[in-house]
Amino acid sequence: MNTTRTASGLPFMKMHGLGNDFVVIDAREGDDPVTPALARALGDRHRGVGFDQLAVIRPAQSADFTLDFWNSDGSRAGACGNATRCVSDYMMRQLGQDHVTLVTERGALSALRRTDGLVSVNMGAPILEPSQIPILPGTDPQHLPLGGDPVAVGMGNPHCVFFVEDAEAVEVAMQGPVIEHDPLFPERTNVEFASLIGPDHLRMRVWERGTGITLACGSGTCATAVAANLRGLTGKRVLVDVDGGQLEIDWREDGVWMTGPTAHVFDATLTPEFLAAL
Ligand SMILES: N[C@H](CCC[C@H](N)C(=O)O)C(=O)O
Repeated sequence: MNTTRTASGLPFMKMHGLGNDFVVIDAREGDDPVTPALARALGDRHRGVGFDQLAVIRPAQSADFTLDFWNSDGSRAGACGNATRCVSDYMMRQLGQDHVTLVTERGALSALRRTDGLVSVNMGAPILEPSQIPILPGTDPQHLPLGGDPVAVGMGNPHCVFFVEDAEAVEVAMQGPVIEHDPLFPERTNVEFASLIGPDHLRMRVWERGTGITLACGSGTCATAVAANLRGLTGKRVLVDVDGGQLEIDWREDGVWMTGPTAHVFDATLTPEFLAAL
């Protein structure tokens, strides 16, 4: 379903990975129709469609496609692991391939379908250089809640990972927005609360920048796995339990691979009336 805005409306797809849900617009033919106002209106779960992220497929010069991400507050995101897996699955089916290459704001990525049907994406190397992580240099996180000892990891978007005794006990809706908007993070941040529940097995709850609590955050699980390894809690291959299910993370030489299920739920069209009201 190649979609462009026409007099009869704007076609879109609804997808999710572990309940992290997406509206996907295939804009490979035609202009990119998305503006911050459209993202906010579409993201309204009462008056629009509702999504955690909006993903826009565009053409690419040296890859199968380009993928852009928007949050439901109308802000852009440099990475979205679960939307990358969902859209890669759609593109693999459409192109009759078992792997695809794509370009995101962070650079070139690749994805493949495993023989068990799950979709893996290589999210690239984590950004660990303090100078390259969007944290104000020279600042001290001691004022942050939960002991002030998080790990900052960039996955093309910013993540701040807190290891706690019991992730279930954290008041994510209270702590998340305070940390997201802390002046330490000039670009705001996604916030993860994680605890070790077994050897190489983590539980993670997330507050996403620009969206809020979601059932899963792919880049957040990658950041959490990297942080857990750096803290000496786990090896480089871990299972991460999120509210919506489980993701496999494997931090390899060539990047952080994330694997899990994808779902394409329905295709529909935004009406001209909806678009005219923006
Ligand atoms: N759900 C996404 C992450 C969205 C990140 C976004 N909230 C940001 O502003 O960086 C994922 O699967 O990786």
